[in-house]
Formats: sequence, structure tokens, C-alpha cells
Amino acid sequence: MTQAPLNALVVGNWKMNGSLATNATLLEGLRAEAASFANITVSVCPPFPYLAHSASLLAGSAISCTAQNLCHEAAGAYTGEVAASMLAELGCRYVLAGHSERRAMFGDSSERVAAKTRMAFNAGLIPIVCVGETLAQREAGQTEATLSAQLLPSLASLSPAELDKLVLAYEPVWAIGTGHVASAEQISSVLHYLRALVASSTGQADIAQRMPVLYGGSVNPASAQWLAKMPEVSGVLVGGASLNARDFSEICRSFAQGR
Ligand SMILES: O=C(CO)COP(=O)(O)O
Repeated sequence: MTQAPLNALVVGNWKMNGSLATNATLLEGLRAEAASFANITVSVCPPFPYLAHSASLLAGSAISCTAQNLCHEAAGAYTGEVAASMLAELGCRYVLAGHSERRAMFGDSSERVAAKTRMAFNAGLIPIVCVGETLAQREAGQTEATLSAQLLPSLASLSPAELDKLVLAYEPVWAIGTGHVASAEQISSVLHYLRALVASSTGQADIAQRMPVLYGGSVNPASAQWLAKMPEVSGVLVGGASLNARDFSEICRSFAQGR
């Protein structure tokens, strides 16, 4: 398997946490450390109401904002939803699509995630499509079938140019917020499978080989040290540890030094 691109991507998913005051402290702390991870791409995902504020606090830095979700339609009568174009206007570079919490709690089917992926590309955003199996699915030997069913609809409508920009995130549900990081062997096997799946379903083997695939699930400064040394891991999607400037900076630094 060819090595993933060297420039790692580390994304901090704040989920539904934060306030104007704590976000300012967190981002100030990150900016103070940013020089130590300048050779990688770092992005944070504030909740929607804080995107503009966070983007203004990050102005002039290399750290970007990613949105946690987007609407599956472009505009119109979708009360409570946020369009991709709005996120682009606020300066978001990436947007998560299909996070397991959205799939499990908010009805994001794989077809809906595919529509969100399309909306993201239409607005010039880069979608980070998240996939991951539950413990029951893993124990039943259904990991690959689950990931395939989650991902294939999103791949179906993409042009080769779009496919070449797509980012995937493998987040096993049983590893999220549990303190239980997947093993290097488990991650390696799934990331290999995902790149093979992209290659076989799109016919774009070269793009599949270089497609960035992140790992997420209880990443902390200690696990980031060995994750950063895995060539097939293009970066990480960090939840809890991204709420602490020191921990998140340390994770970013591991990837900056490991590349
Ligand atoms: O869901 C995640 C990131 O999107 C992972 O969350 P934790 O790092 O808190 O396990």
C-alpha cells in the first residue's frame, strides 16, 4: 500500500461544547502553540453559533474552521438547518458528514450523508465523510459490510476531481468517548479496506491510494504518538481532547514531528 500524503490533517471536533469565553481561551492557547505544528493542517469544529466568532479569533493563523454538519439541501424551507453555502461564506474549509452521532441520533442515513457530501462539494467545501461500526457489528463480523454500506452512496456521484479532494474518517463507534482506542492492527486493516473499497467502486486506484483517511475515537496525546507513526493514518479526528489547548496542541505536534 502506497503511503498516505505526508501533510497530516488533525481536526478537533468540539461537538456540542463551549461558550464564547471558553472558546476564546482555547483558541488563544492553540494560536500560541501553532508554530510548533506549522507543517501540518489543523482545523477545529465549533458548534454553528460560534463559527463566525471562532473564525475571527483564528484570522491570520493557519488553523481553519470545520463545520460539524450541514443540510442535505442547498437552500429553502428547512427550519433549523444550515446550508453548505453559508458555511463556505463563514470561511469553513471542511465539513463533517455522517458523524456516527448524527447517524445514530439524528437520522442521517447513508443516502442523506451522500446528499450532504454533494452539497459540500457544490459549495466548494471539502467533506470529511465519517464511517464506523458499532461493537455489535464488529463482533458479528460485519465491520466491512457496515463501512461499505455507509460509504458507497457518498462515492457514487463524485467526479474524479471531487474524489481526489474527499477526506474519510474512520471512527469506530465503540472507540468514541470510551477511552478505548482501536488497536494499530484494527486501524490498519480498516484503512486498507477503505482505500481498496474506494478503488474498486470508483475505478480510481491512484486517487484511492492517496485519499486522506483519518482515525477518530478516544485519541489523546499518548495514542497520538503511535498513531502519527502509522503511514496509512493521514491524521486524526479528535473529540474530547480537542477541548483542551495543551492536549490538542500535543496531538498536533505528534503529527507534525512524525511527518
Ligand atoms: O467522535 C469523535 C470525533 O469526531 C471522537 O470523540 P472522542 O475523541 O471524544 O472519542
